[in-house]
Amino acid sequence: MSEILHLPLCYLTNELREHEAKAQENHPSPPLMERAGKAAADWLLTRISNTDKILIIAGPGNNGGDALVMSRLLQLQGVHCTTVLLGKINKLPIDAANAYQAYCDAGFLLQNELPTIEEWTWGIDGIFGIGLTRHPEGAFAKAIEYLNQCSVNILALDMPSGLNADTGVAFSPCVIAHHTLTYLGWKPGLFTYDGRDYAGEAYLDELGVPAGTASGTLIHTAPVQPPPRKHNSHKGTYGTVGILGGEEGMEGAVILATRAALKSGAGKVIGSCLGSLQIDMNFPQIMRSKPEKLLSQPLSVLGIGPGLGTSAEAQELLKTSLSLPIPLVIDADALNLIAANPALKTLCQQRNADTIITPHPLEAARLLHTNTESININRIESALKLAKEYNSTVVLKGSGSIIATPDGQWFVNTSGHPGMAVAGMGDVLTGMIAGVVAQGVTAKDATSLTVWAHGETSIL
Ligand SMILES: NC(=O)C1=CN([C@@H]2O[C@H](COP(=O)(O)OP(=O)(O)OC[C@H]3O[C@@H](n4cnc5c(N)ncnc54)[C@H](O)[C@@H]3O)[C@@H](O)[C@H]2O)[C@@H](O)CC1
Ligand SMILES: [K+]
Repeated sequence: MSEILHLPLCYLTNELREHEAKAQENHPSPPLMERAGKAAADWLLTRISNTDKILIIAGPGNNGGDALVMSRLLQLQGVHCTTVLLGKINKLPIDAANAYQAYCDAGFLLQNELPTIEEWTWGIDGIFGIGLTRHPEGAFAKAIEYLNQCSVNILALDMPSGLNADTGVAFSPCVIAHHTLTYLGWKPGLFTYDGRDYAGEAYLDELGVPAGTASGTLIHTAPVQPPPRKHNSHKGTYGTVGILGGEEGMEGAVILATRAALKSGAGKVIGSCLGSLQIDMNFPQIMRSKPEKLLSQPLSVLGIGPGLGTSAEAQELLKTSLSLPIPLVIDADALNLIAANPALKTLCQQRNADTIITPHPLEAARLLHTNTESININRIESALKLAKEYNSTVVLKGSGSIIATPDGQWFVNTSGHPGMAVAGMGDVLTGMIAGVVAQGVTAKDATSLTVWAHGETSIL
């Protein structure tokens, strides 16, 4: 399987600031703000007709400057625009002040209050971009609420105002955009946590600037190809997956995981339950085994945790599993057991073979001995911390799953949909990852490919 090569970078705000500063220096003309406003005007011009009326709201910073450039260029094309500037003119940053001057020089009108008559077909949000630092209040909050209650298409420039570009946490209020045209590089906040609910469809315009340096990667397509298969191969070529879990009443979790492992291309799959596992008549090729026997077999990878429970027996089996020199995919109750038992945590930290952990935010909170909220307010940081602390490749589940590796890389997944918020989805993911790892794929490649494919297909 090839390395992850062709995915776009994902920038944190401080990385974007550096990227922007270098771009201003190395590619000064035309100014970036002029390009940003033009990109937005061009974007809109392909989507409107001459009967459309556009409301443009510009804020107190450079995001507002983008909006002023956009408005000027649209009006020069004869588009009907009403433009509101919320910031104080004498406090505009230099680039936005230049945009303001160019707007006035072109002879167009500006308003400093929201209009009372609503006659828009599009609303443009240029209130705040990546410079948002706190809850929008006063006139800014009113403008955001105004845009949200207009039943028209909303285009946000760079970020929906009120959405944190790094974390995807939405302040209240926050613009609910139908579209977001983001500049220079992707921001994780557009895709993770609240991001997708507020950004709508996201588009990138790099403003003609070559890629800079970013710590993250955006998964928006299959990041790697599935392993190629030779005609001259057999089931032994594609590895053996063991899945261990399913206490009494939870055996279905193992059924889901084993099916997913099989469908992901593993050569052989063996399911094992603490409860009683019946033959899966839909997939009778899935084998069954008693837990102790499973752990003494030559497995390529073990998925442990789906429906496992937290009994003493489960704990013993997990202890044995953590000592196996094979890749492990650890989910659900197996994570809860590790979180509650320092000796198991130490075993996990000391492993030499790949370990992949797939917590949802509550499981992540238990593993880091904190609460769910502190996980959610910074999902990237939480995933990186887990990866380091547990010497594992991490999939932090939830909207915009974050993958983090022990060496500090992080990825944001963009596939998936709200229909996936249903019991059993995590079991399927565990099985899929195990199925791909069984074929010899590294933990990083297997998780990024599988998390993306899981969201894209939602199999079973
Ligand atoms: N400087 C440049 O050359 C470029 C900047 N660009 C645009 O500039 C944006 C970043 O500009 P800025 O750093 O000026 O940031 P913003 O325009 O996002 O806003 C920052 C301003 O709003 C204030 N502010 C933040 N949160 C507030 C709140 N809740 N209530 C009231 N005021 C608040 C800040 O004190 C600051 O004055 C990007 O998102 C992008 O849209 C683009 O034009 C690309 C080029
Ligand atoms: K904005």
